[in-house]
Amino acid sequence: MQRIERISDLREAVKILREGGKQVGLVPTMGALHEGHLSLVNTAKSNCDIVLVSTFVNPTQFNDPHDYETYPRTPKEDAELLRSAGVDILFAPSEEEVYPEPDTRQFDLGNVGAVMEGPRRPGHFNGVCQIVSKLFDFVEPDLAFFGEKDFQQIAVIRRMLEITGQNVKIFPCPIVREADGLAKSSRNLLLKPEWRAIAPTIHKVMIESLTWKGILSPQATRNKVIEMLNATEYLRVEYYDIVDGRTLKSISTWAESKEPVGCITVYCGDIRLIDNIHY
Ligand SMILES: Nc1ncnc2c1ncn2[C@@H]1O[C@H](COP(=O)(O)OP(=O)(O)OP(=O)(O)O)[C@@H](O)[C@H]1O
Ligand SMILES: CC(C)(CO)[C@@H](O)C(=O)[O-]
Ligand code: BAL
Repeated sequence: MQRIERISDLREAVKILREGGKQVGLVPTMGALHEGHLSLVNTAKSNCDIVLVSTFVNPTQFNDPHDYETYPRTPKEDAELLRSAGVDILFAPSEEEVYPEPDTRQFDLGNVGAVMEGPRRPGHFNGVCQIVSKLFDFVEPDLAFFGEKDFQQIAVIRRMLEITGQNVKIFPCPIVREADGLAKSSRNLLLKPEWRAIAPTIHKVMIESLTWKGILSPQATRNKVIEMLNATEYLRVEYYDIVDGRTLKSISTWAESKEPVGCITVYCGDIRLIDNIHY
């Protein structure tokens, strides 16, 4: 595995590795790697000849400076993990390398950027589009792998590609969970033991809500999920929306969508966790 920090070195290394028409796969991450990331890497390895992973904690997507400062960083462990996973290139640039000058681009994301995480994390998805479009420009991957844990992010990146005209195939990967159902996340490392013990309730209640589909409307299902979770110590729901998986528009009847998805953000103690489920 090559560990690369400079964009020029990255372009050169990718050019050599892709010779002969090899398929290049990119897995963008912010490091602090866990099995969720590894499943993306393994899916990339099964579908591509060359696999690149980036581990850049992108400052422009953090609307909260405290969140940026406390975001877990484990560069040594990340490199070891990726090496043993058989990754070809680890791209770990500095902030100055990626943003030699401020990126002032504003992406017009429409509805997929205006709902759920959009208004709650102002500027977040614009920052995600800035970094992901840069990474696509540096690497020119054939495929890029994203986890469905960040369900809205996938719709945002698809919209970004319409705007930039970049030709990258997006490959969504299923959510990897802990044995108790909690979606794996780098931010789980920040949970105090008593919060961690309660956190699986989020997925448990969402799973239970699948059985209400025949009886309750999407709106009533949503309200009941929120009520049950808010009644649990340490949990406070920020939002729970049941939307169409492609448009991310809220649905009022189940028949309205072929792919209804419930997307949630919950504070567990003072850590903000996201999750989702397909109905
Ligand atoms: N549990 C998971 N299952 C599948 N994919 C995941 C999982 N966790 C993260 N990913 C995916 O890995 C990629 C990088 O995510 P990121 O580095 O932000 O990690 P994270 O664990 O989601 O961190 P956090 O949510 O705390 O920011 C994203 O595409 C994300 O959706
Ligand atoms: C896609 C991403 C790596 C961009 O910084 C980030 O938003 C993430 O980890 O999901
Ligand atoms: N996985 C999404 C990155 C973030 O929360 O900023």
